[in-house]
Amino acid sequence: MKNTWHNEFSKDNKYSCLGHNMLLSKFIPLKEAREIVNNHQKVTKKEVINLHDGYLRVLAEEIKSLHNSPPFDKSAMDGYAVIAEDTFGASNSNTINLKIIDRIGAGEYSTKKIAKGEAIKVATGSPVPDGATGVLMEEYTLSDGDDLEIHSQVTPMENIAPLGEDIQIGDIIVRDKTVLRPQELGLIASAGFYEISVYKKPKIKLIITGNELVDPAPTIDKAQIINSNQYTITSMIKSAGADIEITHARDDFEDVKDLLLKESNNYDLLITTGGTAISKGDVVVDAVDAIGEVMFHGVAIRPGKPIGFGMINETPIFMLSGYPVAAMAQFDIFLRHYLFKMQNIDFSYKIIKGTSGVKIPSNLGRTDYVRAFTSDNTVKHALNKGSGIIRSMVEANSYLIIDENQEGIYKGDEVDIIFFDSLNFNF
Ligand SMILES: Nc1nc2c(c(=O)[nH]1)N[C@H]1C(S)=C(S)[C@@H](COP(=O)(O)OP(=O)(O)OC[C@H]3O[C@@H](n4cnc5c(N)ncnc54)[C@H](O)[C@@H]3O)O[C@H]1N2
Ligand code: MOO
Repeated sequence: MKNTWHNEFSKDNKYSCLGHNMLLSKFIPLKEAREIVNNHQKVTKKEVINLHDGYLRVLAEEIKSLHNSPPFDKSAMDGYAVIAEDTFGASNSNTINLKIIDRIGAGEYSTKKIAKGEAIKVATGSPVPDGATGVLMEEYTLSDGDDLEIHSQVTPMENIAPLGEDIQIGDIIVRDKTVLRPQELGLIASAGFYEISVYKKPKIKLIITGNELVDPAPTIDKAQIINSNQYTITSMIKSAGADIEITHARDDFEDVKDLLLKESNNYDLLITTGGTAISKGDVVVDAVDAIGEVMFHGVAIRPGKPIGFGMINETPIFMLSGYPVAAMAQFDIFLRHYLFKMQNIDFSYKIIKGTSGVKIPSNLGRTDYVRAFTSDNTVKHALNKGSGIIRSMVEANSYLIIDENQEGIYKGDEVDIIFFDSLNFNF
């Protein structure tokens, strides 16, 4: 077994081995764990997709417009294209008469050129006919056959969207690494593209371990636990823009080892839940150690301290706890960033300064992500319950972060808060 601990303690003492797993007695600091993870960051390759599939994908090229938009001087209103000077002084009490020489709808253009005293009926979106310098809204006109009576004047260029007003040929309209929202998709389409190059979605295999786990059902047997991680972690992975497939494995060293080895060749990233502690069923870390390298196992955080990270055949693996809250917190602390960075998205948490309305104990040397209910920037309740209490993640709306150099929080202290809502895939 390779020694992969990175703290001073481990260098001096080595880690103890219980015959099946590393002893979870010392942990590396969060900062150090983050560095190790960052140093093993993977980025996905590029692929070309149809623009229809572009929503929330990450652009892997710079887009330069192939078109002017609008592509011609365009009428912005339904009405009459006129020579603006012909309309000067027109009002309800001083109407002016013009001659209608043509009528066009959207998608049509007139071959005629307007001369003094003439008008062409146009629709919103029609090309403005040659010779016209303004469009008079239909509401200010009366027509009888080809005779047009106008009741208002137009200024030059009034109600005309000039060629290239929005985009000009060659303009850089969207940059590399932009997450595509509806408005970028519309802009790219207007620029003439129906295919785009994007970073591939990371392909993730989630392996859920635990002999006790069963799918949700109205009745379950004694000693069975409902597998909720298959919903929480899966949806978190999807919310970070990755594709996910799940396998349920039994707590068997050989089975888990073989499965991990096989899947390390098929996926960009492996994630496991369960089996990170030290009982004999906790086989995941040992399995990774047998076929790859465990870069760390145990980080000074709470919840989530037994998290492991390693590499199997150049494929990164995050070993999350079985406890539902611990696994979610581990995802929030490490995995969301990792998955975003795989797609070249630079994501950082929005940390808000607030006040604690409650006293919360914590240990020096450990970073705590305390589930908290915060309103008006004040933490009203701290839900620092067990890591199996999934309900606490529903009752809380935020994490209060207690730094490793801080021993406890007192009522009235300034604190760092991350709202759960700010973690979602909404750019
Ligand atoms: N002697 C020690 N025991 C434990 C330590 C320790 O340092 N020394 N660490 C504790 C901490 S902290 C955590 S977190 C857990 C991590 O345990 P595992 O990752 O090995 O998880 P399991 O033992 O497999 O499961 C824990 C708990 O969660 C339930 N579980 C597991 N998977 C799921 C799932 N997919 N959906 C819902 N619930 C799940 C499982 O049934 C257990 O109740 O270890 C502590 N122990
Ligand atoms: O720290 Mo464990 O990670 O949930 O209780």
